Amino acid sequence: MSYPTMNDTSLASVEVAGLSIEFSSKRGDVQALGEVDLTARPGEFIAIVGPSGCGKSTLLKAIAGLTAPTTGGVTLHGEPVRGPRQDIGFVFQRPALLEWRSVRGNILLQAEMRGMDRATARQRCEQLIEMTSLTGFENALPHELSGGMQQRVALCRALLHQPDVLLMDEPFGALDALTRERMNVELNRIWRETGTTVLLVTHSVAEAVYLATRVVVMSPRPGRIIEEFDVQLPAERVYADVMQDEAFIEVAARARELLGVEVAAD
Ligand SMILES: Nc1ncnc2c1ncn2[C@@H]1O[C@H](COP(=O)(O)OP(=O)(O)OP(=O)(O)O)[C@@H](O)[C@H]1O
Repeated sequence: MSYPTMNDTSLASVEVAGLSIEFSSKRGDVQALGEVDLTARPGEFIAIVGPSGCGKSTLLKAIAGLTAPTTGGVTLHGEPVRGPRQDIGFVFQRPALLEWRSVRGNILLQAEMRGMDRATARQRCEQLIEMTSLTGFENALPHELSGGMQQRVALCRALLHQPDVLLMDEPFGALDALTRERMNVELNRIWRETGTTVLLVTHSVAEAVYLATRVVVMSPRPGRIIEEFDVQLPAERVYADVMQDEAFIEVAARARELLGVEVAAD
């Protein structure tokens, strides 16, 4: 897979320019995000790592139009973000499924909220169920699924409308280590199959480097980007092989060094 050059911002899926965010509350003002500039080109997979509370979630929310900038702004495909964007996909740490709805029903919720054509939505839903290995569980209720399966349902729901941009906020943080590795492998395949631009926030350096084409490291709050690393690995990544690859080891070591003790060992 090849990517357009860094300078070619006309092709950017996401462009964050001079973005800073300050929250005001009764307890005072909090500068959550320093000044951030970040460009995601179409089809890129960007992983964002940084100390707890440095503003990673705030950055994703600003890209989604859920949090307003204090300075600077965000453009999606060259269009300024001025409010909640319906054309992106968002996966949160918790799958947030409706307990009384089946797997299929939870995925199709996205279609109902958007008024998507029913036949198209159903066809896409079946494709995603197959892609995420949920076949056979279409009619299961959330409590009948494992944590990893629930998060796959949330991923299907986020991808139903075929967003060009998928934002993921620590989506596998609540899963056990083995399930998390499996989800990483699946996400690598889904990213390759869909061509979606992904921005993933994670506390795991290994997850970041395994999945991303570029790893962005942030400073403590107010978060700024202190370093960006291109990950020189092919798009298709075999987990065990990647863990031994020089390119992986080098970027992971540099990222961990920058983060010091702030990131839990993984
Ligand atoms: N709506 C809000 N009102 C006031 N302060 C907020 C709000 N949202 C976030 N903050 C503060 O902004 C800072 C950044 O929060 P944010 O959740 O973006 O960090 P994070 O890097 O995602 O953290 P973590 O890695 O622990 O999830 C924190 O100090 C947080 O308390």
